Amino acid sequence: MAVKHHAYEAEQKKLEETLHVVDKEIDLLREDIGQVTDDYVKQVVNYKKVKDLQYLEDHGREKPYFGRIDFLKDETYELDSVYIGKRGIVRSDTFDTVVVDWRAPIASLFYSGESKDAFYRTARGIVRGEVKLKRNFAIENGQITGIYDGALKETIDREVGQPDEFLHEGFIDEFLASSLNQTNDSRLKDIVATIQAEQNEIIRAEKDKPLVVQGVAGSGKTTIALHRLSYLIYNYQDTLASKRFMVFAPNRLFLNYISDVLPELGVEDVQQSTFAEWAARLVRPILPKGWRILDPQKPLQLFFEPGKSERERTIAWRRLHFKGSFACKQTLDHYLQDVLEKQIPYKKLSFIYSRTNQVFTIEGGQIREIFTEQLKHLPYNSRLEAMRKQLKQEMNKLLFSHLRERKIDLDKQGLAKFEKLIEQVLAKYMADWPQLDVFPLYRQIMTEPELLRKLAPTSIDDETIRDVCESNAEIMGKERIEPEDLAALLYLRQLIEGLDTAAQFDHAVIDEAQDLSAMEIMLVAMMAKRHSVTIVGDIAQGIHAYRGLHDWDELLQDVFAEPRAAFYKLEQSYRSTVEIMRCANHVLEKIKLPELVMAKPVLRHGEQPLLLQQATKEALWQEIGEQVNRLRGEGLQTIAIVGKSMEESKKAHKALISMLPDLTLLSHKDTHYEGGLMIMPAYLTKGLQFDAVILLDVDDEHYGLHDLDAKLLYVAMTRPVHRLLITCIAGRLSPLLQGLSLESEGTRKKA
Ligand SMILES: Nc1ncnc2c1ncn2[C@@H]1O[C@H](COP(=O)(O)OP(=O)(O)OP(=O)(O)O)[C@@H](O)[C@H]1O
Repeated sequence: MAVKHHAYEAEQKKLEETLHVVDKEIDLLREDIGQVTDDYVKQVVNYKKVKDLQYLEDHGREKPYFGRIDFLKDETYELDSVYIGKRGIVRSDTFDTVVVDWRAPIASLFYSGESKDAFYRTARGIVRGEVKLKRNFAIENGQITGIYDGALKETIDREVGQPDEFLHEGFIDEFLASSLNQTNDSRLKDIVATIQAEQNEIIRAEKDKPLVVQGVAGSGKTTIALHRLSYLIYNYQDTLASKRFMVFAPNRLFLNYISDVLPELGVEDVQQSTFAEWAARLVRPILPKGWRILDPQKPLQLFFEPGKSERERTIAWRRLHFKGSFACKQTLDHYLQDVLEKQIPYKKLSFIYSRTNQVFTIEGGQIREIFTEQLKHLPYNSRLEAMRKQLKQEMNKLLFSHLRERKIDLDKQGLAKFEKLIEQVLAKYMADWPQLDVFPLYRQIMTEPELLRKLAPTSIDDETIRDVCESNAEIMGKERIEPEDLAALLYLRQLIEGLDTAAQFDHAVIDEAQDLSAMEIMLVAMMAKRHSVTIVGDIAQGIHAYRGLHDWDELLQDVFAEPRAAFYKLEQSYRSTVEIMRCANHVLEKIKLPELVMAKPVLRHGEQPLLLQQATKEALWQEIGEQVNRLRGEGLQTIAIVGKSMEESKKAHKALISMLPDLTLLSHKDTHYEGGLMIMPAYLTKGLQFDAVILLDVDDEHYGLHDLDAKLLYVAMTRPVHRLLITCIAGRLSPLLQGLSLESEGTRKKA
């Protein structure tokens, strides 16, 4: 069926021409690859050709491009029509560019949404002009099935009249709306055809600068962080290697969930890890034999599972919070400062050359200056070594100038003798310079209250110092450390021994960064060359408040004081319907956290969240079983049943499995994300999305009016793309949802 658009015929013709080029390129590539060669360079070229062929066969033939811009260059007054696709396509006979890669500089115009004063950056400078047309195509099997013009701010101005109001409420173009409405299998996919202007800015932001993004739930943080990797590798392929990119995420399940999109984006061999796993690998070499690192899930159980005393929680909170704080970094810095200023004697160094009875002296002040200033870029141990070398040089210099003055020639024997003398003098001189051993030192600082009091900033109160030291002593007494020790330990290792530069990243992404501590983020940034890190998160979803960030200021003002980080905010949410987001925002409003940003859903409507209440648990299980089948009947494929804790998810799994035999129970130990029907604790749903979510036990006992409960509930409520179902025993609905209009089976009622 022909598409109703004035340019349909011309565009369909253009598409056919492009497909013809694609077919020819496929033939040429097949021919080239078919030729067997022993030549290594040719093999490398062939490898690239295999990849190109794969792309053209899998995507190019189907949908070589998704958009077009017409750009009138100020300088030449030429109008260029540029077609933009997931990858560039160049005719190998004429070298003409048929399709431009979405990551190429000119393609930025497609996303920036500007019209009259448009520009893009190239290596040779800024190119200015006017975007006359922005066009999206829906293409299926080589046929255009939709043409969508506009979505430029000006177009909206003309058509809607009140642009700002609409933009504010989440006006989106038809093309984006249709792409969001598709029922998907919930895995992350590329969004190259619909990247929004503010997301484009982040993807294409400066490479060598820390980037911090606060984005509401569903604003595309994970997606754009991965698109940024793709952008960086395309534009800096001479200096960056994707195998030196690192993506940090909260758990293996999540990493597996996002892994499919990476090859799609052309970044295949990226490293992926949780912070704890990565840091543990670096800490193990300095951990004494027999020592173990505790399970990272332990604190979560302490804070979310019932049965723990308030005192226990307070102590754990203080200890974990301190270890992750910038104050902990200052404490460790302070230790080294103390060594440098008070423990090293910086005495003058004197020695006698017996043949002439000449006494030489290097003044203590000069030695101090070398050690604390000239060598300050080095870790302590390397500094000691460099100091020895420098003193040796200095001693040689003094002696040889003396010998020159006296016109004395040293023979081989004399030289060896002097060499020996230097070694003896230096060994004696540096014998009382402290030798620092990372692990015992860390243990000492973290367990001795007087020492910690002396080193920690005054903002840390005495009670905290006592609790930190006592509880650490208990843990370390059993030869254990916590995952929260890792960053601090590695930081101390960096100060003393230096970390292995081979472990450095070309670029690192930290997803769900609000759940890492300032210390952990700082360490990753330290390991990224030129501080090239992209840090994305949402404070409203911070469920690890005991160690995570409470606001971005600690990062922006302390950790990234120098170099300064670029900070972006994303408020538009693309995942869930307006109805679901309204409900989730209500939970946040109940706890009134400072600086909280409410998500603005795009204008995509769906069914009201459904409240299921029954008098007994048994009746509720029955109803959940029926609802799951109903949702499946509607074609929804990924459905998550979400308990508050692991314990409760296990119980629910037991109760439901006879009714829903394919229900899979997921825990933090799972590494493989399959989709389908799942049950899992709320904290494990972080970052994931599902077609539908059924929340268990949304009652006053499980979700009280507390920050942590509200944030956890908010995370779980913002996971569904299409449907949200809330369950509890009748009359027990959580106070976090009181006052909200929820749909119940059959009738609409006030909760
Ligand atoms: N510009 C866009 N075009 C189409 N879809 C988009 C766009 N931006 C985001 N999305 C979709 O929104 C959903 C949420 O994206 P993503 O998971 O990256 O968000 P997030 O900010 O990391 O979410 P959360 O913090 O809640 O885990 C995904 O389905 C993604 O494809």
